[in-house]
Amino acid sequence: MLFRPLAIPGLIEFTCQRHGDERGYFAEAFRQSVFDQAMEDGANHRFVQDNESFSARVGTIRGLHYQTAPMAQGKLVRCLSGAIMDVAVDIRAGSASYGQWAALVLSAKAGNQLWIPPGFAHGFCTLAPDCRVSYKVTAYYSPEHDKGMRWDDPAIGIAWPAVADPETLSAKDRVQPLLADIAPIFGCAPVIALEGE
Ligand SMILES: Cc1cn([C@H]2C[C@H](O)[C@@H](COP(=O)(O)OP(=O)(O)O[C@H]3O[C@@H](C)C(=O)[C@@H](O)[C@H]3O)O2)c(=O)[nH]c1=O
Repeated sequence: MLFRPLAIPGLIEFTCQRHGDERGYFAEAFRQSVFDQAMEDGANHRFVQDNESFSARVGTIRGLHYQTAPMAQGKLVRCLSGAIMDVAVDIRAGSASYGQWAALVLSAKAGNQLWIPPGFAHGFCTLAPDCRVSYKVTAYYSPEHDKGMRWDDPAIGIAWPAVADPETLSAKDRVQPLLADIAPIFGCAPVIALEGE
């Protein structure tokens, strides 16, 4: 498992090393020790639930979703069939990148994964038919802590792919609030310059 931090601190791409032979390949899809090593803040995340979703149509949009404390979730997302544009929006109050988004194409072919820590909203758009998306999460699903925000909030300005089809949104995601209408929910340790630095 190799890892690469993205531009927004906290987001990390993981890629499995595939051992190919005449049968196909073998890969370690998750290894706790490598995952821990990749956490720059030394956080000790543990996964408690594995999720899977299937979306038949190209351009299906899910999100943007997050859970509030004490049920905030970190998510390790990967695409088992097809390909998605996976998106994370920083909603950590006090973060230098608050309101900014980052995206990564995750595909079954590449076998890459995106780590999204607690404090981000998450969503994706499918780029192929019959996409199966799997993700590990660090807190159990809790309907009363399950929240969302608008996928197309102009203040965030996510550059969704041309295939993104709002007709595919769930009833819940059609009426999500704007980021500006959400009270700050996640804290972020302020960056304090030490004397002499
Ligand atoms: C997320 C979730 C949903 N459900 C149920 C609730 C509902 O009846 C049904 C479908 O739920 P949703 O419409 O919220 O599914 P979906 O829109 O796919 O929600 C997911 O979207 C992506 C972007 C995420 O980041 C996930 O964390 C999750 O929020 O599944 C669970 O039982 N457990 C869960 O962990």
